[in-house]
Amino acid sequence: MTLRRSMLFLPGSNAAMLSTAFVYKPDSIMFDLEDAVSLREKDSARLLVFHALQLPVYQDIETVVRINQLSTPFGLKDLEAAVRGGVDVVRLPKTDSAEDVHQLEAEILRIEKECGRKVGSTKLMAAIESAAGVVNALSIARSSERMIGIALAGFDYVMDMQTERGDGSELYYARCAVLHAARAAGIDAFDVVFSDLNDEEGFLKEVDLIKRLGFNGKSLINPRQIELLHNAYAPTQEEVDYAKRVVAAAAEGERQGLGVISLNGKMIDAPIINHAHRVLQRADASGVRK
Ligand SMILES: CC(=O)SCCNC(=O)CCNC(=O)[C@H](O)C(C)(C)COP(=O)(O)OP(=O)(O)OC[C@H]1O[C@@H](n2cnc3c(N)ncnc32)[C@H](O)[C@@H]1OP(=O)(O)O
Ligand SMILES: O=C([O-])CC(=O)C(=O)O
Ligand SMILES: [Mg+2]
Repeated sequence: MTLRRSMLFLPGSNAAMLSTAFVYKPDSIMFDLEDAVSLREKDSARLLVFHALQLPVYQDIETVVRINQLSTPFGLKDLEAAVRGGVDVVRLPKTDSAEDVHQLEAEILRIEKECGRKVGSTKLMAAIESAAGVVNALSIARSSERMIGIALAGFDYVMDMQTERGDGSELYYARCAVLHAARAAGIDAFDVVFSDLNDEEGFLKEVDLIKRLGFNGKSLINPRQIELLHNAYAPTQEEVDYAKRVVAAAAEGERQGLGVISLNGKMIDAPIINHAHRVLQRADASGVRK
């Protein structure tokens, strides 16, 4: 299982960020060629990203490139650079339907064959940024064997819905729809970007909500958000201790041939035991919350 709590965006046009971003240790690093890059920098950014992908420092971290839509003059060139550069995952923005993904898949297959890359090794994720995308989330999530996850992109989504970012109520339906689609398809789900870098409390409140809902993680825009997110995803010492007691009690129950047991008066059965194993896996990956 690949751990994807933090996916750090950075503008593909920013050479300094491209060469240093790995030091912040996000789970995945996302080079943007779309909305963070101005029209006059599209070509130079694509070249910078193509070279950055091949740097030794990016061989041990999952790399993602957000390309422009294939309907733009840049999309196909971005895709050529990303696949030939050896990217792990291509992020398709503004995905409205499974057809968008099928079109992308066909191009990826062609490029992989042309450049001698292993067929199927380029993975995909789709950003859902409109009402149409949310309504089609399940077919998008199931549209390709290459698909590793879907992300809700809050800023374009609220524009399409003729509203604006607020307390999160404006995203409630979309978050639930994207999450259910991802889980039903067996892939990851990523929450929106939080743009106010000085509002640490607001960021943590949002992280608490999306973790509770069940998201794997979040798209981030600044290194300051990484540690906060990872820490919030780490279980507390209390949760780890309890999970260990559950696992030990379950093992004892199994020795005695019991399907359901009780621990300090609380029923322990299969879903509780599975949850305890997940808490211990999270502690292995993220440590214990500080
Ligand atoms: C709606 C959407 O489409 S969102 C997706 C596209 N957006 C992006 O990619 C934006 C990515 N983020 C950024 O460009 C920046 O974080 C900004 C513009 C939001 C804020 O920039 P700053 O105010 O300079 O951030 P800050 O003061 O925290 O920077 C501190 C250090 O972190 C670096 N840094 C900041 N953001 C990033 C990032 N996303 N990736 C890597 N390094 C970064 C800065 O270069 C700086 O490094 P230095 O100390 O060596 O000079
Ligand atoms: O894809 C993302 O996470 C960010 C984005 O484009 C949006 O919010 O519109
Ligand atoms: Mg967007």
